[in-house]
Amino acid sequence: MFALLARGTRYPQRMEWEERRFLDRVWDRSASFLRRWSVGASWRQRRFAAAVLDAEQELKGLEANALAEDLQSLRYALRRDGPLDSLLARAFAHVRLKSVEILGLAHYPVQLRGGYLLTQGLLVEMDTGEGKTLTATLPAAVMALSGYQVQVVTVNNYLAERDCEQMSPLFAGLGLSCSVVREDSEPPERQAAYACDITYCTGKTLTFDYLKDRIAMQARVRPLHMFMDSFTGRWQRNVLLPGLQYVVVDEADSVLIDEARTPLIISAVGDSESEEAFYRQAMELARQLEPEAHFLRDPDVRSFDLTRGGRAYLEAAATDMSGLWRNTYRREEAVLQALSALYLFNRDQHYIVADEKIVIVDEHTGRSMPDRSWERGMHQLIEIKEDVPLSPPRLTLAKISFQLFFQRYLRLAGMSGTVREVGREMRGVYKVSVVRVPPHRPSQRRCLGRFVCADAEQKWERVVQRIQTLLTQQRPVLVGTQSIANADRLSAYLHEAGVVHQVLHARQDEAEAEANIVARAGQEGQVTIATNMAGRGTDIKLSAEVATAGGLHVILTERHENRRIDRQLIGRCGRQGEPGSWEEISSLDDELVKHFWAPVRDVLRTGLRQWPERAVVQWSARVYYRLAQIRVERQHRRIRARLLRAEFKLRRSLSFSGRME
Ligand SMILES: Nc1ncnc2c1ncn2[C@@H]1O[C@H](COP(=O)(O)OP(=O)(O)OP(=O)(O)O)[C@@H](O)[C@H]1O
Repeated sequence: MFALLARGTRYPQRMEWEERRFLDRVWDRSASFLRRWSVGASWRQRRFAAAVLDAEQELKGLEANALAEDLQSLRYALRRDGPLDSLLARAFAHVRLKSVEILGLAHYPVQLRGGYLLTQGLLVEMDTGEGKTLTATLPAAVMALSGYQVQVVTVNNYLAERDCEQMSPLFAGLGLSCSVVREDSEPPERQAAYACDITYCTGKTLTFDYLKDRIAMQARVRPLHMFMDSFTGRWQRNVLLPGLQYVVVDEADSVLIDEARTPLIISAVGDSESEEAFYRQAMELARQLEPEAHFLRDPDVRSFDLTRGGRAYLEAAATDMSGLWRNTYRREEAVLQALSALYLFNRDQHYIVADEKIVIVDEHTGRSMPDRSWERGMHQLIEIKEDVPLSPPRLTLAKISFQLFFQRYLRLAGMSGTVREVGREMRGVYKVSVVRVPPHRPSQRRCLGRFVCADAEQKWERVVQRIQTLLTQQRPVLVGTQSIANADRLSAYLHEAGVVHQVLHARQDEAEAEANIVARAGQEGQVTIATNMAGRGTDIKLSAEVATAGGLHVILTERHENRRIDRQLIGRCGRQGEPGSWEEISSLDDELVKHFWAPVRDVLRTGLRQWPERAVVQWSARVYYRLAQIRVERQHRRIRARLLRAEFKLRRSLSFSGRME
């Protein structure tokens, strides 16, 4: 029945054009709260895991033919009745048995519990390293057996390819097809990959493909249109996805929260000549403006404001100009954007320059995104700043945010090691609750201290010293930096000190090189410097000697814009109950605190210079640092809420004109 409903339309999805009203929101919250307490109750999870183990014992007694027949009849039942609890335990037992046979891995009881919660459309918090990749195979396989087409979303292409490669033999053993959609896959390849029972891909790839589908379908989204289009072949030619049926989002907090601040846009090439001259003029004017006299930086929202003097300067400069420069609003907006391009977007942090092109570096994953560009002229302004050839300006064709996109799934589930903190927002926006699953083994991860230095120089000196000390103990060290520039800087210091090391960042993010670096990172005495690329999902395997020497040691050299990203980096060590340790060495020159309460920072800096080791000074600096982080977390939350409201508003007006996105 359920599967029939899901397939009732050719492109199943949940469409909502209106922002939920107050009472609806109260209802949603209460419903998800109730689900959390009923479906997510710990006794229910334990009972389910026990039922799976019992069913597995039964299945073990069957011959291969009987086992295959049992799986087939279960598949029919699941397709007919949907993923009911009474069928799920037996289905999980089949997946577990196949996993032992093919991968040599038996799902732990906690993974069975996590898998069960995922089939129920909940967000599961399982600690870093608990084996979420294997856990996801349970709901993916069972929902696919029930007739859903499943997408498993990962944070980057490397993980999508790795997970698909590792897990597809298991799915094949269950008679399910599985494929991966790469960022550079051609449309026919994409269509074929999405047509599989289970598809691995990144959130961005998936959302862009959905937008392409929306453009292709235009307003022909009613079941009758779809039926007619599939008759004429138009459907098969144009549409990539099988609809939005069931998705498991790995690293759910990163995809559903952190990345939700920027809308995804599909654009076409616009008219370039006149725009180019306009941007060049804006950049020239912005370079002439003086800080304080002409413009002020607003640290709260990472933007600039023109002073009265700045406005007058621009007005005077525009007297000899024509066209858009006569328009005060357009003139000031363009110059403010040029100021942002000059001072807010940093080379080797927000972007790199490769082959005379600006390549954006994803701030969450640390990876380069060659086919992406900033909107509203920002990309062209940064090209002018870096003196590289200008790309043509783009016109927006369709736009959607992750917040709106993932809400459209019939069933949304997700998992992460760090999702508790954003549970409320998840409930409010996506109407899904967070349930925590305990670790398989108790954690042995130790914190060796948090130290704040007065300035960047002191910080790097201390980091190098710490690395040298740890190397004498034969332990591998992973050092996390926020930007490529900082990774290169530390690399230069280590060269000077004669420390052999490897570096992982967006300049060499080919999957091959990355896999090799990750494979070496857990070896005895290996030092690895990495940006966020090693932050999430990376599984560093330790050699036997390293495990006895105390495991991997992680050094955080700067806090990120939210605590969850820091916790993810820390989670590279001490996985699955292994030994491991971490420490934090930050400084008052770090990006996060650079523009936060300058007078307090100056006092703290003086204190740290005079009494660097004194507990009270360190404690105050840590509190100050954490407050800066909390402020950025709050700003980002507001930006996401604003974006969602704006999207609902836009969609309401578009729906009058018949356009959907
Ligand atoms: N049931 C199991 N039996 C044995 N090993 C397992 C099992 N489940 C997972 N592992 C191993 O645990 C390691 C960590 O797995 P994985 O990378 O999926 O963790 P994770 O929870 O996704 O971590 P992160 O939160 O960092 O992404 C892998 O090496 C994996 O092979």
